[in-house]
Amino acid sequence: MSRTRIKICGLTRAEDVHAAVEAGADAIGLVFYPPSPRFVAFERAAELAALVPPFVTTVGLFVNADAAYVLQALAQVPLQLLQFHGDESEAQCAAFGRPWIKAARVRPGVDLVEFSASHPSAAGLLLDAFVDGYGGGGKVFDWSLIPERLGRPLILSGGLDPGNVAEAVRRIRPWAVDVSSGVESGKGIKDAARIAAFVAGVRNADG
Ligand SMILES: O=C(O)c1ccccc1NCC(=O)[C@H](O)[C@H](O)COP(=O)(O)O
Repeated sequence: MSRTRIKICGLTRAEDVHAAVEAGADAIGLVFYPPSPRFVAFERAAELAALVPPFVTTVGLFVNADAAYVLQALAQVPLQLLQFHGDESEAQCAAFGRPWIKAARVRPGVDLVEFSASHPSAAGLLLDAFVDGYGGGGKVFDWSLIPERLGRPLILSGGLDPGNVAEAVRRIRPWAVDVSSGVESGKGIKDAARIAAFVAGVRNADG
């Protein structure tokens, strides 16, 4: 069994990038969605991305952004992966010639098999809880809604934290887990001890 990859999302400060990297995160997420308390402007994002060492992936998160805005981010920030967290179509996500993942906002009644089929070139599907404001809501969804087979890497998110991530990994065996508010001490302010505890929880479940 391969080890579960870990993404820490919504970083806004240099010390939080260092904490995520030192704890062993595989990816960090930068939020390019202005209404979010975790939003980072391109200049700040470029400063944070410059702190990320080789073999740790820098992910840019967008919500229903104009193509011009995404292109501007790509021109100014070294992003290796795009995360589309809104209502973007396959064509909109695939327009940039970069690897991308698509977030599905899960609630009862959602057809995740159909959702997966409608985004065929996504590198992975990120399953998050349906919340007002699109994401980063710290809410766990009903994991029994996850189909047996989605046909592509599954990134589990939504309300994960150091206390529940081991159980999540044992039950779902996702390709990766993604966390934001569960490792924060305040909106957009990460807590190094919580990041380390989260990573330890994943590794504990990996066995
Ligand atoms: O972080 C935000 O504020 C945000 C805003 C709009 C869309 C997505 C957003 N964040 C997504 C994430 O940080 C994660 O991919 C995921 O939703 C997990 O969040 P959390 O439940 O807080 O761990």
